[in-house]
Amino acid sequence: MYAIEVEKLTKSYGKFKAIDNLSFVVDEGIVFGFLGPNGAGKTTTILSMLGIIIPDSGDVRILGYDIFKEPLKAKERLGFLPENATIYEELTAWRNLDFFASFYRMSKQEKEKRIEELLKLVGLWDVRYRKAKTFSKGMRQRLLLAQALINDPELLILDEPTSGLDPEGARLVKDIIREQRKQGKTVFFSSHILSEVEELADKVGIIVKGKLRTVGTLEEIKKQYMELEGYEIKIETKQPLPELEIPDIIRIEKTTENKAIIFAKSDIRESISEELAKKGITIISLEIEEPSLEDVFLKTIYRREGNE
Ligand SMILES: Nc1ncnc2c1ncn2[C@@H]1O[C@H](COP(=O)(O)OP(=O)(O)OP(=O)(O)O)[C@@H](O)[C@H]1O
Repeated sequence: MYAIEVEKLTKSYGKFKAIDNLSFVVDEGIVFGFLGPNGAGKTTTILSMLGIIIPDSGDVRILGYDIFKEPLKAKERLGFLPENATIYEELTAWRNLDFFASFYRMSKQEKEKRIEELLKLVGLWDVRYRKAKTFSKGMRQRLLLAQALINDPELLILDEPTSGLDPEGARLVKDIIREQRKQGKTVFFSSHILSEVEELADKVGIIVKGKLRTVGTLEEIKKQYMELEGYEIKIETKQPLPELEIPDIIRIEKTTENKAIIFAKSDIRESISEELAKKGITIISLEIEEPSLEDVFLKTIYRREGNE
C-alpha cells in the first residue's frame, strides 16, 4: 500500500491553475521531499491532498482511504503541520498539546504519557508550564510539530517545516523527521531549500508552476538529468592524458597534463579505460561527477521555462 496516492489533481483559483494534473505516489516508510520555488503550488497541493480545500478534479488516497469519501479515517492516522500554523498564545506548552490531544481517543494516562514524550522529544519539557506567547519562533515550530505528532501518526505531512528557523531550530526539525522515518513512519514535507531535501529525502518531487516536473529517488533524478544534460567524468592519469577518440565525447577540459573533465553524451568510463589501457596509460581515478540537486533543480526550472 502507498501512504499517499494522488491522481490527476487540479486546482484553480479563478482562471489561474495553481496545480495542474498532478499524479504521484509516496511509498510507506519513506521521507518524500516536495520541492518547488515560491508560488509553485506546494501548499495548494497539500491542502487539496488533505481535502482542506476542494480541488477541481482528481483523486487522493491517504493511507488507503479516499480523502474525500472517508476523510476522518485518514485524518485519525495522519499528522499535519500547516505553513504559518498558529498556537494558543495564552496557553502553556502543555495545555496546547492537551487541547489537541482531546480531539483523539486517548485515556487520560495515555494522553499525559504522550504529551510528556513529545515535549521531551522537541526539547520543550523544561518550559512546559510557560505560556506559548513567550516562545521564540523555533520553540513555536517545535510545539507545532509536537502537536502534529500527538496522535502518533503513521503519516506526517509538513508544509515548509523549517521555514524561518535558525540553523539550530532547523536541525531539530530535521532530527525529528529522521526519527519518524526510523520508526517506520512516512513523512511528506515541502521545501524550497535544496540542501535540506537532498539531506533528508529518499524520494523527491519537483513542482514548478503547478506542474510536477520530476519524481524519483535522488539517484534516479540525477541520472535522468545526466542523460539529458550529459555526463561529467573526472579523470586523473599517471602519464599525460593523450587524445581520446570516443564518439560520445562532447569536449575535454584539461586542468593539468594528467587531470581533466570529460564531457560526454553517455557514461563512457569503460571505453575510456579500454582506450587508455591500449595506449599503456595508467588511470589513477576515473569517476562521474554527480550533479547536485541544485543543478537539477535550477536546470529543471530554467529548461522548462525556456521551452514554454
Ligand atoms: N487563495 C488563493 N487565491 C488565489 N490565488 C492563490 C490562492 N492561494 C494560492 N494562490 C496562488 O497559487 C499559486 C500557488 O501558491 P502556493 O501557496 O500553493 O505555492 P507554494 O509553492 O506553497 O509557495 P510558497 O513556497 O511561497 O508557500 C501562487 O501563484 C499563489 O499566488
